[in-house]
Amino acid sequence: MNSEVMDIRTMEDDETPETVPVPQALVPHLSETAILLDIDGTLLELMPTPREVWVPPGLSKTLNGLVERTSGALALVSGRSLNDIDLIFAPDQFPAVGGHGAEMRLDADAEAVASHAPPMDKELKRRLAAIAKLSPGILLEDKGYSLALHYRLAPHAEKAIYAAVSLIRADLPNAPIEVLPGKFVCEIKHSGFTKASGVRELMTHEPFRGRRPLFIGDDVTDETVFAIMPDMNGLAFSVGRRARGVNGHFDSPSDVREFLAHLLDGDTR
Ligand SMILES: O=P(O)(O)OC[C@H]1O[C@H](O[C@H]2O[C@H](CO)[C@@H](O)[C@H](O)[C@H]2O)[C@H](O)[C@@H](O)[C@@H]1O
Ligand SMILES: [Mg+2]
Repeated sequence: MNSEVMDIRTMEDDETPETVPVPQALVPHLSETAILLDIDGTLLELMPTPREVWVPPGLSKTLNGLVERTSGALALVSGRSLNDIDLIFAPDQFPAVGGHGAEMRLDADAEAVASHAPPMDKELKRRLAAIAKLSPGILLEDKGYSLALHYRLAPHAEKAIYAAVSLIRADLPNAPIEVLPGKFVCEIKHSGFTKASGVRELMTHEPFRGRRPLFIGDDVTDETVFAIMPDMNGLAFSVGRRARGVNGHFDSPSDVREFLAHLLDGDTR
C-alpha cells in the first residue's frame, strides 16, 4: 500500500474531523467493487455554463484503469444525458446512468441502452422553455425527457424561475413531473425515476451485480443514492459538503480524482 494515500474526513464529528486513509479500506477490494461516479462537481470542476466543462489530463487514464481493474464495473451516474456524457468524455464511452436515472447504458456499445424515459410533453416543454425569457443569462438545457433552466449567469432570477415553474405545475396537478433543484439549476423531470432508481437497476446487471457499490456525488440528486447505499452494503462519499448518511467527504473534484488515482495505484490484485 502506498503510504502517501490520501486522507479524507469522516462525517462523525463536524468540529474535529477524523481522517481515514480511504484506500486502506477499499484498495484490496477493487475486484469486488462497483465504482459509481457523479460528474459535475464530483469528477469535474463546476463551470459557468454546462458546455465549458473539461476533462483534466490523467482522468481518462485513471477511469480506464479502474474499468479494467473492476472488470468493467465502473459507471458514471449523472444528471446529464448520455449523449452529453459521451461528448464530454470522448473518445471514452463508459457505462452510465444519465438524466438523473432517465437513461441507462451498460456498456460502450450504443445499442446496449437498457432504458430510456419517454419524451416530455411538447406543450409542457414549450411553457417551461418560455421561462428562459424572464432574464438574460438563463440557459435552457433540453434533454428530451426533461428540461433544465440554468441561472448561474442570472442568479437574481432564481425566485422568479421557481415561481413560474410552480404556476405551470399548478395548472397540471396530475402531470407526473417533479422539480429537482440543483446547483444554479432548476430541472423539471418525470417523477418516475431518480438517480437511485437508475443505480438500483444498474446494480442488477453484470458486471455490477453482486459487487459492493462505492458512490461519490455532490448534489441534492445524489442524496437519493447516498440513501440506498446501506441496502447494498455500499459506501457513499459526498463532495464539497457533509451530506447526511455518507461515509466520508472530499473537499473538491481534484481530491476525488486524486483518490481515484490512488485507488488504482494501490490496488495489487
Ligand atoms: O449529476 P451531475 O453529473 O453532477 O450533473 C448535474 C448537472 O450538471 C450540469 O449542470 C451543472 O454543471 C454546470 C457545469 O459545471 C454548471 O454550469 C451548472 O450551473 C450546474 O448546475 C448539467 O448541465 C446538468 O444537466 C446536470 O443535471
Ligand atoms: Mg454533481
